[in-house]
Amino acid sequence: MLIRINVLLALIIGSGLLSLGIIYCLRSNNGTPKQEFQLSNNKEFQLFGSAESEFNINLINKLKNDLAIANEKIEQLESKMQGFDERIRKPYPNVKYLNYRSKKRILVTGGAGFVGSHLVDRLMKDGHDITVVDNFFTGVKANVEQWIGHANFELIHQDIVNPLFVEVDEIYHLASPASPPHYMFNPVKTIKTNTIGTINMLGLAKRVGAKVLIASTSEVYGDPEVHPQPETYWGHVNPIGPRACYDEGKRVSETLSYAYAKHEKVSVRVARIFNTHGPRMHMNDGRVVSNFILQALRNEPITVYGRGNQTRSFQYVSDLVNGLIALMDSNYTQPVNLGNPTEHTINEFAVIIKGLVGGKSKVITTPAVEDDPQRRKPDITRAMTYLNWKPKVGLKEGLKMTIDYFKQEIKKSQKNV
Ligand SMILES: O=c1ccn([C@@H]2O[C@H](COP(=O)(O)OP(=O)(O)O[C@H]3OC[C@@H](O)[C@H](O)[C@H]3O)[C@@H](O)[C@H]2O)c(=O)[nH]1
Repeated sequence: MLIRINVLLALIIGSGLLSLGIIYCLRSNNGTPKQEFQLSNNKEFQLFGSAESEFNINLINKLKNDLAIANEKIEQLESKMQGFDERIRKPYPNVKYLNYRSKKRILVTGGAGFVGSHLVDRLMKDGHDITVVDNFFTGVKANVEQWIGHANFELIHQDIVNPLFVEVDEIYHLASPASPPHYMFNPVKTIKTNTIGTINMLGLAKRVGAKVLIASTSEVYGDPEVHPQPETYWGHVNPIGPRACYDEGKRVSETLSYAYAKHEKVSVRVARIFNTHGPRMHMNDGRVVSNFILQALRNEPITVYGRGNQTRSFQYVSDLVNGLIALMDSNYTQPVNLGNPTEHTINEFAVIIKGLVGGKSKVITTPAVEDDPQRRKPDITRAMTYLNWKPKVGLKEGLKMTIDYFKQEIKKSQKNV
């Protein structure tokens, strides 16, 4: 009897403990009990189950919401960090050490422009002391920002139509708008830059005894009747046409150079630069290379002016920079053509660019521009003979680098929208 009572008590206590254990487990599942229940009551147990799943759904939704807010905050932080990254000074590119005997003080007019800034990069890396003067009409500070603050570098915001007083050993006189829409934008200003500006630079060269290199152009040949164009060809320029401000401006610039050379004993070099392309061309440049690349990248029509049978020969900017430095360093004082003799019609050029960029652009023709030179190709015998120079970068190879540059520029401008 006593044993039976003990067994019964043990069963009651055991089942009680078991129930308590289950309740505890279910409660502690989420930390707080949501519903009272009894194991024996099936209905109440189901009620607890639906409340629990509703709780879980709410919890998941809340977590999802928290995650979305966190993602948004991370994105905001990332873009802020990018801003900081851009503001943090990048280390200067490597610069050669030159002792005081081999280090030259060099002035580059138009040094913040497309060609000028590439020349500045080379001269800086070679270890020279560089002063850039630019009025920022077509040049941009970003082109030389990698040198700002460097001990060998100085940037002067000035228009060379006003005299400049600096002490230098060499002057690369590149300042002038070079793209037809830019030089036609203010023809009188273009003439002043190429006449008064050039007089100022030649006068400076005379005063300090510096060598001066004048950036002239293939446009001194006008719409040429001789093909390809050797430096001995005198050209075919319309003196009152829309291009005259640049063509005649550069011709006067050359005339002034040889007048100073002959009468003032200034050491001059004259580079006749043919069509050039590369990174840092202005997005708004308006010349054929940048126009066609941007049109192809944006899937806009590629605009060929006139019938498109006119020809041009394009060189990559690094080849030009090599040629300019070789000319300055040489003893050769007559004009020298610097260009790539690979010649294409503008129609062919449109197809080449479209092929490299891809996309859906159509090639369309628009009215021809007045006095557009019909054929242009440099004879580079002089450069090869006296400078041991010839272009190294092929058309497609160079264009790919120019295209990559414009892709990056488009990306940057989209980021700010
Ligand atoms: O969108 C365009 C732009 C230009 N073109 C044509 O492409 C050819 C080249 O024109 P660009 O404007 O690039 O340059 P241009 O050859 O006329 O002048 C250049 O010559 C040599 C340099 O000294 C100068 O940079 C610039 O004056 C021209 O026949 C022009 O009519 C187009 O068909 N479509």
